[in-house]
Amino acid sequence: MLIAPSILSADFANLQRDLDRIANADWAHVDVMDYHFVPNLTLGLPVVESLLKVSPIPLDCHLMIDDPDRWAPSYAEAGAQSVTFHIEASKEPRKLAADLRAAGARAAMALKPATPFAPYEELLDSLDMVLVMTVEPGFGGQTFMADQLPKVQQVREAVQRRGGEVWVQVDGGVSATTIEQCAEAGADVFVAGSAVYGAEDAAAAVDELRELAKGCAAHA
Ligand SMILES: O=C(CO)[C@@H](O)[C@H](O)COP(=O)(O)O
Ligand SMILES: [Co+2]
Repeated sequence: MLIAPSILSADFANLQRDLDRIANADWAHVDVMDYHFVPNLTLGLPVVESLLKVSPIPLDCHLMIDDPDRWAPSYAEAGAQSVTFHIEASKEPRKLAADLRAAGARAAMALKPATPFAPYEELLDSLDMVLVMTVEPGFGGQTFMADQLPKVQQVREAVQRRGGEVWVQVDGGVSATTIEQCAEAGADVFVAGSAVYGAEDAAAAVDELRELAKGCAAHA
């Protein structure tokens, strides 16, 4: 079970300091947005390369970009521990996942809220993680979409049926009030931006989220 604070809610003028504030987390979640796939622009490969040099914990890069087939492998080559591409933007997801693994990263596929999982279930054997978005991608601080929980459950059931080692990640509106529902539905990797960086003590918020998720039957 992993807690991955999103640095989208950090202070972009103090990213190293804000990574150090969450050194007790498992991964730092880095939201890469290109103003095309989503209506927001954040940071790209040069910044990720710099963050990799100073981060106390591994980076989990969530790429909300067009043409991930072309651009995503560079994030794996740079040293990101996990690289997530959106299935809506990939033309050759199986090849892309293989490229990410070959470059040494865990390969993950993300699904927007309107994107069903069933058509992509057959990709599970190429993947290390499936990200179920629980908000529309593009911005932090949005309201959690509980209607995505059946999809989380569906992915978890498919993973169990197939007997693979695929992690199920949730991202968007995850907080102390919503994380237990996610864990009960079968998620085991939790991204939280505003709930961590909006707290006075970010490290304490990470610990609280971890305890809440661990307390759920699915992880007991
Ligand atoms: O990918 C995204 C948004 O597109 C997320 O990673 C957000 O950054 C999560 O922020 P909160 O909803 O937890 O504030
Ligand atoms: Co994200």
